[in-house]
Amino acid sequence: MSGQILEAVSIYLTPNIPIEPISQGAEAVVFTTSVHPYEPKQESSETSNKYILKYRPPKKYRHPSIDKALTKHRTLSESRILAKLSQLPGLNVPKLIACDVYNGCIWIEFLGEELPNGNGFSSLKNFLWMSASDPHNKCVETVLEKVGRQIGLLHWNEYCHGDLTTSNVVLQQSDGVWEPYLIDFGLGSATTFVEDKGVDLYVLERAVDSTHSRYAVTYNEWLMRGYKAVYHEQSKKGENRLREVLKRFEEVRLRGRKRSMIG
Ligand SMILES: Nc1ncnc2c1ncn2[C@@H]1O[C@H](COP(=O)(O)OP(=O)(O)OP(=O)(O)O)[C@@H](O)[C@H]1O
Repeated sequence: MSGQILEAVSIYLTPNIPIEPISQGAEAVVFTTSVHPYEPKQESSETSNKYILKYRPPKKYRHPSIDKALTKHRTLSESRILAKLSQLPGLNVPKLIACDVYNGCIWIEFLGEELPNGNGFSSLKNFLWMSASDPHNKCVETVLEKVGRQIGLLHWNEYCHGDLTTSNVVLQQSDGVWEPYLIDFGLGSATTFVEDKGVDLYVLERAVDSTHSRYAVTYNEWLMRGYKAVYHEQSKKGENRLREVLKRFEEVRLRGRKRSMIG
C-alpha cells in the first residue's frame, strides 16, 4: 500500500486511532481499527474491539473538484444503502457506525473470523476452498442456501448489490452456526429493474464457476434454492416476480456466453 495513502489517513485520523491495512481495491482502502469513533475507549475491556474503516483516497488523475464530488457521492451512497439495509428484517449486513462523506471515510462493524486450520478469513470464497475436500457436506449446502436467501431478500426488497462475488459474502458463527453477511455495497443501489437482479445473479454464478469450478453446478443450485425460497414465501406476487427475474437471468447469461464466444 502506498505510504502516501497511509500517511494521509493517519494525519486525518490523528495518532489516537491506530489502523491496520487489510485491503486495497480500485476504489477504497480498508483498515481495521480498535477505536470506536464516538464511544469512550474501553481501557479495561478484555476482548479487543475491532471495526472496519473504509477510506476512499483522493485520486490524483481526477480534477480536484470532480474528485471531491465523486468521493462524497460514493461514500454517501454506500453509507445510505448500508443504513437502509440494516433496517430490513432478516437481512445481514454490517452496521454502519459513522461516516464522514467529505473525507471519504466510513466506519462499519467488523464481521467474520479466522477459519479453522489456517484457512484464512471467513469469506465465502475461503470457506468453499476449505470445504473442497468434502464439498457435499450438509454444512456447505446449508451455508449456500442461506447465502441465496440473503440475496433473495435483498432483491425482494428492491435492492441490488452490484458486485456479488464470493469475497463479498462473509460468514460469522452464531451459536456454532455459520451465518452469511453481505458486504461491500460500494456499487449497491435501490432498484426495481429486473435487469439489475439478473446481472447480480449472473455475476455471482460466474464468480462461483471461476473460483470453485469443480463443484460449481451443485453450489449454484444450492444458492438458487435459497434465493427462490424467499420468493416462494411471497405467494402469487412472489412467484410472478421470481419468474421475471429468472427469465432475465437466463437472458443475461446468454448475452454473457455470446460475448465470451465472440471475444
Ligand atoms: N465489515 C467487514 N468486516 C470484515 N471484513 C471486511 C468488512 N468490510 C470489508 N472487509 C474486508 O475488506 C475487503 C475489502 O472491502 P470492500 O470489498 O468493502 O472494499 P473495496 O475497496 O470495494 O474492495 P474491492 O475493490 O476489492 O471490491 C473485503 O474483501 C473484506 O476482506
